[in-house]
Amino acid sequence: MVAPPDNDVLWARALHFQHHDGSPALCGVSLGVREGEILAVSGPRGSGKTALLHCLSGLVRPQRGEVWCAGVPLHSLGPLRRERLRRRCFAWIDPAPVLVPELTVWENAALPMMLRGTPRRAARSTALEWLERLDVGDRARGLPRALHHAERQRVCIARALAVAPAVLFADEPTAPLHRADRAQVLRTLTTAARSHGITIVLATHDQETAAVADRTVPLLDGRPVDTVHLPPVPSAAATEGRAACSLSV
Ligand SMILES: Nc1ncnc2c1ncn2[C@@H]1O[C@H](COP(=O)(O)OP(=O)(O)OP(=O)(O)O)[C@@H](O)[C@H]1O
Repeated sequence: MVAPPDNDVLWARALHFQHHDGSPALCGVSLGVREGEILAVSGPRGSGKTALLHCLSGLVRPQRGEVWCAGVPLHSLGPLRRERLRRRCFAWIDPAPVLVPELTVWENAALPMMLRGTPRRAARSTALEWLERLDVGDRARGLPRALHHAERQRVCIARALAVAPAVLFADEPTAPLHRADRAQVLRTLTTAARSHGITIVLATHDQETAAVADRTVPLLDGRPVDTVHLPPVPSAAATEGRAACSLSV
């Protein structure tokens, strides 16, 4: 077993994954993600973006291949250790907002911090800061059911950023937002990532969303089809801290 390069926070080699019913989702994907990088995984519906994020984040185990996170072989950890690592290092944003309906908005945003051992008062204060940044601070005391769908998604994004994860997996994070809101939310997400050194792996089928990334890995039928170096984006937030990244099949 060859260890991954030191400066890749995530590194995967020859990932093969198929669903329980035998549908192939990934066919030999290898990639490396540098610390602090924003990497977009793009491709049409069914190309394997979600499956790749699930494998990279340890949510599922690939049938073949390796996934390393900061030098730890995720693919060979047992479920308990994998879960601990996921909780300690990762955060996740789904394409649709998932919140605990019985908890208030701020409690939802603070929950992952409290699960990591942050005292309630400190977690509350951090959650409120992030809810403000995502423009839902005034909804903090209410229950999720009082919020619009798009506001709930903003809460999910605040919750993911609040733990300052090493890696944030974002699967179509702006899907529930109106076009006008998308750019602003993406800017908040990327600015926060740049300033806090958070690595982002972003699945999207939308070119405008992929344009905020340092690099894009386009997938088709579970295989990377090429490496796209996006043209420079003329905003400081989008260009700061670009990092190189490797990809091979
Ligand atoms: N639970 C499942 N059981 C069986 N096949 C599945 C399942 N989920 C996805 N697939 C199939 O696996 C392949 C990869 O799907 P995946 O969801 O990873 O792609 P995607 O690029 O994220 O697509 P989308 O944008 O629609 O989410 C597709 O052929 C899809 O139909």
